[in-house]
Amino acid sequence: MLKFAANLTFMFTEVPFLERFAMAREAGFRYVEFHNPYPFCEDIGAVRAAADAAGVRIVHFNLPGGDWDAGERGIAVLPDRQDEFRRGLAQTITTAQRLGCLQLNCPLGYPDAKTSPAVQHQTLVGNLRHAAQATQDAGILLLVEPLNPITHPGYPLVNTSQALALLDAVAHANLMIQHDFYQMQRSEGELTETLRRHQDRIGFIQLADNPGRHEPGSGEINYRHLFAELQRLAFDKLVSLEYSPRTSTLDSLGWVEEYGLTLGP
Ligand SMILES: O=C(O)[C@@H](O)C(=O)CO
Ligand SMILES: [Mg+2]
Repeated sequence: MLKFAANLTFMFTEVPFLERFAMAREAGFRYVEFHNPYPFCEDIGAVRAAADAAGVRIVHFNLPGGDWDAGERGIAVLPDRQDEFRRGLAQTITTAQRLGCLQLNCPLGYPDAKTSPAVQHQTLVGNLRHAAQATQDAGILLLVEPLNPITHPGYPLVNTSQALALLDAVAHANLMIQHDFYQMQRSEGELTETLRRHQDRIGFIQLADNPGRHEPGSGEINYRHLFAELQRLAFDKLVSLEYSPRTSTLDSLGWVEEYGLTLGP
């Protein structure tokens, strides 16, 4: 049985952040994720209390992404931000432990023009190796997510083969791929074959349809087929709904029954 999570940055935005946990549970979810708790709530104890009261597990969020509003998407590639990266990592691991969170995604960041590609790669590999060990010591899985180059031009990780090469370079068992069907549809297609070939290195799946980044069935991706494939493969890691509902979140969940699924154990 597939295990679905709701991304509370995208879903249940009809209500304030702390109320989304209960609404997700009422809709049938047992797992939730979000990009980052801090813009919504500085009080991490209140976030944990909201999840516990609702009866949902927080499974995933992102390491600090730098100045997100200014367009930064991480700092792990930037040699002159290495201290900031490692401080943010340590603080985020503490936050994740307080939230009982199982996984963290590491946004990599955009390369700067002043540093050579070789130095940036070396910085990235060093930071990820350090982060993979620190998260492993805390019992947390570390993930890297390729993003599509259409909305993220210049991002250093835009397809699965680059992600596999990065995992090989880091060479740490606690680093896996965050495989987002929406991002990979826009980057490379080949969704079924990539899943079949690399499922052992995929630690987490996210999804949305394309175009629009809405619910399954709203666009060009054949999710009925992909869910059947995930079940055939007995995929037992989490599958998160990182989509923006076309209308209301509850109305956007019609595909679950239509495809003969449930939101999970
Ligand atoms: O796909 C996305 O946009 C997210 O998973 C994310 O975390 C962006 O950094
Ligand atoms: Mg994603």
